[in-house]
Amino acid sequence: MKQVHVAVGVVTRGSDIFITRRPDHAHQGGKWEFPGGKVESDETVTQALARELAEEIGITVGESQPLTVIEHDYGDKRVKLDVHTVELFDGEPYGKEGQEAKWVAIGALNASDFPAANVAIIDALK
Ligand SMILES: Nc1nc2c([nH]c(=O)n2[C@H]2C[C@H](O)[C@@H](COP(=O)(O)OP(=O)(O)OP(=O)(O)O)O2)c(=O)[nH]1
Ligand SMILES: [Mg+2]
Repeated sequence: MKQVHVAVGVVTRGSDIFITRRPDHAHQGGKWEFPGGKVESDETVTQALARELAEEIGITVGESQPLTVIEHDYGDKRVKLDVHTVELFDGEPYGKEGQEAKWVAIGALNASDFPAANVAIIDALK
């Protein structure tokens, strides 16, 4: 099975992180996620991250730092999550695609609300 390369943004403000909920019909639907999406063939991860965060939560990324890379096999899909922390951005994030969205304290992140691959991301944040 082909691996899908995904740019994922951990958008932070102080000790809070901005998370969104995946649409019910999507892969891993109904779970909370860090906004992001597929890296297109003509893009770098940094470009994909900026594009996805503009599309999904309406912010302009200023700076991002690599946090971790996670490869995970869901059985129906293999993903490589290229996770970046975003501390500098313009605009106030919101669920631009109509998805549920909220700020949550890092300490209150609950891995069981997220897709299985996110356990390692949440561990890296705590
Ligand atoms: N964005 C995001 N994707 C995640 C996380 N954890 C996780 O396993 N994934 C998986 C779910 C999906 O299979 C894949 C991301 O694909 P996506 O559906 O966000 O891709 P996309 O935004 O380009 O959406 P689309 O064009 O396919 O509609 O990565 C996460 O925290 N954030
Ligand atoms: Mg997405």
